[in-house]
Amino acid sequence: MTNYTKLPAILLLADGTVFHGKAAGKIGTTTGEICFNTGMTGYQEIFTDPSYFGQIMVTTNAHIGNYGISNEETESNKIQIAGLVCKNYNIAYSRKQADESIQDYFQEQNITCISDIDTRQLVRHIRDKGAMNAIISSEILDVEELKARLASVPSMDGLELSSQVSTNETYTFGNEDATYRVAVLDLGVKKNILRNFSERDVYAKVYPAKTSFEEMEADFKPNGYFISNGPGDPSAMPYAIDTVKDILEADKPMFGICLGHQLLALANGIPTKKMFNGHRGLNHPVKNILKDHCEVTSQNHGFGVVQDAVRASEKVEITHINLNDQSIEGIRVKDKKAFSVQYHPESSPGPHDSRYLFDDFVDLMK
Ligand SMILES: NC(=O)CC[C@H](N)C(=O)O
Repeated sequence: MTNYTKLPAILLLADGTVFHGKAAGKIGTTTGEICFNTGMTGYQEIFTDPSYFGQIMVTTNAHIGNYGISNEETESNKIQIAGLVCKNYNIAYSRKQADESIQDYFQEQNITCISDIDTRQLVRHIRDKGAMNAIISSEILDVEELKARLASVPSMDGLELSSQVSTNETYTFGNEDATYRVAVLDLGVKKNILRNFSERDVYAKVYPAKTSFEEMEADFKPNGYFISNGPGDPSAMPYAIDTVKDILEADKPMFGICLGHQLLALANGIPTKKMFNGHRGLNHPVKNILKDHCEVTSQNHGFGVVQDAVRASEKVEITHINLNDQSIEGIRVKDKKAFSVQYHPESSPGPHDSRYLFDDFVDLMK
């Protein structure tokens, strides 16, 4: 196990607030939008979720790294967060199945982190002030210099990031002889979505973010289309909005998760907006208004669909509502085979209450 230095490090927020902590991961400097996740477990799935690309993650659970890193528990092939802010950064781990320590993992992948931060205080601050950019450094300890660097970091509002995390080449997932074929538009797809498909007799082919509907249709003749989760601002992705419009036009079965949900709304003329604070955690109650039941859901989003526009829309109907803030969590397009949810039914990590949505998608393809 690598030596853990406990050198000083600084976290500076865009509003000028400074937190002092200890260096973790690679010695260096990193920037991004700061966000927090309230999950009590599943840190590695969070680190590797491509939807977090470009974001600095604050974990509210007091212990991170305590069960180590396992090569099996990833949602993509690398760490996607821009940096980690945590309280106790445990390089000693207690799990037989773990492959390495959190420190080795972050160091190997050159990700700069900061530990020994009072994350309760930090999260209360972000909760009151809203999402903002931040910088972590364990090499520059001069706050004025950090402020100057932070000033040049772009705002998440208006940022297109999916093309940076999407696959460059197509690939397939699952059994070639499966009953159903799904074309996956990879805007930052999580592996557990593909696993959920293959468990349901679906053979998936994953396409780069900018692939058109015509190309996917000609290449794979799929029974349905999946629009994935992913990072960045959905309104900055006209290419994907056009693809979704074409799929709708052809009236193919379509399922969208998170970013895919926002794009389905945009394709129906419903705008999205940046949230004051995103939803990120594993215990968000959502009401399925078609079935009149509540699901406990896994969430990770910083943008949302504009509620009034959804309610006023003649094209879509609301299927799911967030019980914490009444925001729209699911829609379906009237007279089409297309639906989407803002939360994460593949729940990795998270409760499995919403896995039925994958079954619903398969039913649409029958
Ligand atoms: N998990 C996701 O797909 C996130 C979607 C979008 N980037 C957001 O932050 O709202």
